[in-house]
Amino acid sequence: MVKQVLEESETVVVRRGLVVGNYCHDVLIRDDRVVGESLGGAASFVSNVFDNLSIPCHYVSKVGPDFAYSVSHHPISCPSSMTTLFHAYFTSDPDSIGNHDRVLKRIHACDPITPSDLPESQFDFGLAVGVAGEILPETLERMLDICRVVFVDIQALIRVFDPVDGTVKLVGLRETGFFHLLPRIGFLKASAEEAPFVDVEQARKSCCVVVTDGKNGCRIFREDGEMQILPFPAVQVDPTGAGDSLLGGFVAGLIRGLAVSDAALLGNFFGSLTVAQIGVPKFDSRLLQRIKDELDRKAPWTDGCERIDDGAEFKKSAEHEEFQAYLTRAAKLLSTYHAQEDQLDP
Ligand SMILES: Nc1ncnc2c1ncn2[C@@H]1O[C@H](COP(=O)(O)OP(=O)(O)OP(=O)(O)O)[C@@H](O)[C@H]1O
Ligand SMILES: O[C@H]1[C@H](O)[C@@H](O)[C@H](O)[C@@H](O)[C@H]1O
Repeated sequence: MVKQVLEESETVVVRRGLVVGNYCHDVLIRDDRVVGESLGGAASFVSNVFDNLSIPCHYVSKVGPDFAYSVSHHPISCPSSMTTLFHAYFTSDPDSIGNHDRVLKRIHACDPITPSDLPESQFDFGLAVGVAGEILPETLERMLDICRVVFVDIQALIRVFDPVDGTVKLVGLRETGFFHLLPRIGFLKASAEEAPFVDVEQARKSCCVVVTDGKNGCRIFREDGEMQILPFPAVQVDPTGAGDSLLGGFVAGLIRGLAVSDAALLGNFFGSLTVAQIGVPKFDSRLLQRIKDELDRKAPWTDGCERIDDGAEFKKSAEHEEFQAYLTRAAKLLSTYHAQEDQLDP
């Protein structure tokens, strides 16, 4: 951890994180028409949340020479590999794709991230957020060695890709080379679609499992209990990256010293903001300021992250409903700002 001395009496403890996963390019296709193209990859959605909440991290991400985005955390450029590219197919008739919200095809995959790509330092926390199979078992093992607690997005571990057209399919965690590492993982995030491939009952014995469920919010499972965390209303434009932003908000909340239940609320909040925009969302600065003010009030930096893996009783915090009401009011204010702006600039 980094100690930043501000004044003689005031020392701010800044937790250092490591985020591992490739950036990518996403092409959104609805009913056979390209409706959007954007920067993607869980690392880019997570860094968007972290940067906006001033959570310092080191990022390890690979791209090819074709990478066309300007990002705040520079990726490793691989001269002989293309940037990871996904085509996401949506349809106006969800039944036609078996009730999935999308069909994903990996068109190109950039080089994997190996243990030697990771820095030779120790970190307070780490996030394994691969999207296209770039995190190898030995890479996750190295992360577990150098990070005090590791958050894993299950999509990094259980995706396989059709050898002909790149369609993303899922396999059981048990069948992967990652299964033996499960007892060392601190937090595991899975979507409702991915959860059956994890065996949540098994996983919750050793780690905290967060299962996201779109407009229904998320559910958290630990050995000593489970709880439902309510969502925030949103008008969904593009679901891409909602789970990544949820993870960013959740981890940021924990790092800032929130209880698990309140950190998950913050995660739901950032998930709901993400579905309202195409690609990596731009957050309103007034809204962010409100969130930061509330985090400072609830959990000043000096307390940071002691609760990440403590043995506290697993239940909603005493301030949970109050925090939920605060975030709901903040979201409503945002709609008011937008309505006023629309009136000024129709
Ligand atoms: N329509 C919605 N309305 C409100 N909140 C939403 C909506 N969709 C998603 N969210 C929020 O975002 C979180 C993550 O969504 P979801 O479960 O769809 O993730 P995901 O499938 O992993 O997404 P991705 O893989 O694209 O990152 C939800 O738990 C919820 O908090
Ligand atoms: O940008 C998106 C996003 O990161 C999603 O979470 C992931 O499922 C997709 O593969 C990726 O293309």
